[in-house]
Amino acid sequence: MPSLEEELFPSTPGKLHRHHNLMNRHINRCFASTSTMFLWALFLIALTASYLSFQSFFPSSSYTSSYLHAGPGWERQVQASATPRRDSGLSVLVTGAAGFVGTHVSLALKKRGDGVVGLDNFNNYYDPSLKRARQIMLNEHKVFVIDGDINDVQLLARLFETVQFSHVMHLAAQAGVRYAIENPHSYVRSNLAGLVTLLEACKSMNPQPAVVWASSSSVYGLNEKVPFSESDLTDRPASLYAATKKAGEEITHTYNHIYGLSITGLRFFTVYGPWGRPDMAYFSFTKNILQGKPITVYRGKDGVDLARDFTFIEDIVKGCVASLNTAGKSTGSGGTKTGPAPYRIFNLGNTSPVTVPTLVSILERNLKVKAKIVEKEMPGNGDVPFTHANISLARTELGYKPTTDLESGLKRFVKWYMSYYGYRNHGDDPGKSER
Ligand SMILES: O=C(O)[C@H]1O[C@H](OP(=O)(O)OP(=O)(O)OC[C@H]2O[C@@H](n3ccc(=O)[nH]c3=O)[C@H](O)[C@@H]2O)[C@H](O)[C@@H](O)[C@@H]1O
Repeated sequence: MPSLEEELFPSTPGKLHRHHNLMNRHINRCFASTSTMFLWALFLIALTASYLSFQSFFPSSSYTSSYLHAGPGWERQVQASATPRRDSGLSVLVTGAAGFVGTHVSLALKKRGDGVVGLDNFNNYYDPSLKRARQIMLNEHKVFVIDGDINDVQLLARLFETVQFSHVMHLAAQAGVRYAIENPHSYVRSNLAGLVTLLEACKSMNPQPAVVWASSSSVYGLNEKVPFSESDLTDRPASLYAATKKAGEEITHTYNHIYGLSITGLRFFTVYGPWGRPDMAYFSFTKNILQGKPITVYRGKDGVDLARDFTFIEDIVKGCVASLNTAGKSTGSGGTKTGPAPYRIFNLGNTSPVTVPTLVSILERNLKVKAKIVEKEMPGNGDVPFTHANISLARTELGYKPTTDLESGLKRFVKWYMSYYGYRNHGDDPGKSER
């Protein structure tokens, strides 16, 4: 059996971009002559005009639905992707499927024979080409990812009409703690409005799917009692991001209470690994260290080191899959509750916090390059000084048992990073642009 990274690393740097090259060759042939170009231009104008008149038949919506352009094969593609290949396999809608956690969870489910349909809006919060590369990989594993937004009511309605999903794995969100200062409305749009739109669609189904979704360790906010337990108060968020995740827990509780939706909320603790998020510290530090650029290491009050309960993606995937396996059924039907449904919340952490300077020194060792460190006091922009998960509940209920420490997890991340960005040797220029 190939290991996760053998499956996920392109054997040749840039291999995932061969599709673009093929497409470019095709485009070059098509536009070889001026007359062909003129015909194409006429065709595109006609297409745009018919699209605009087609759009006017629909109620106005601020969300464009790429599925509207899809041909009659769209339903067939969605159904094929959603159909399990094993007896009593699940049929799962994964939102945020081209995201970091979404990609890994989708692959894990597909590999064990579940049906998976992905949904992702491919926004540009971070380099969308990384999301497209993940989509190509998913496509190669026969996971169809729809370009679409969780706020798109029409798209969700059509999707739920097309497939009777047994589960929804809701991972689409505006992530990142500190970005909320810059773009607060993006958190409201994805983590609040988008969540409600999705839950509305789920509650109207008959039968309703069970919902498993990503909350965050950030809900513990300014708590000082360690380790953090699910029963601890979470009423002192330190960022708007944390506040929207906390609100998500309350919103999902309401849908559980009123409509009988089965809900499982997962509080992820600083997830890292191959195919990760470029906005996160371990990823941006790697990029800057390799490029000889300085990195900023924040320090808490009185110069204390910040620490995180960094959790490896493979452990998180196991927790997600176990949550889907154990999620009890929703009890509502078409919007009416017929009995109490399960409402669960679990910490998915690693239980061993590591300081940010230690993270940097592990990266330095793996990259064989010394970091240029600039130390700064932690700005008051939503950060918390430390996180530390108590995972007893997840261990008991899900059989969750993280097995990868930061040292081995970062080694695997660095291996992926060097391969993906085309570094042949340490210190080389990358073969692919790092944005
Ligand atoms: O656990 C979680 O719930 C959250 O984990 C991460 O948030 P965070 O832990 O802040 O992760 P990073 O942004 O990678 O920061 C890790 C540590 O590095 C520090 N850091 C970050 C950036 C930087 O330039 N310098 C620096 O020292 C931060 O202060 C923090 O202590 C994710 O970004 C959130 O989306 C997620 O919900």
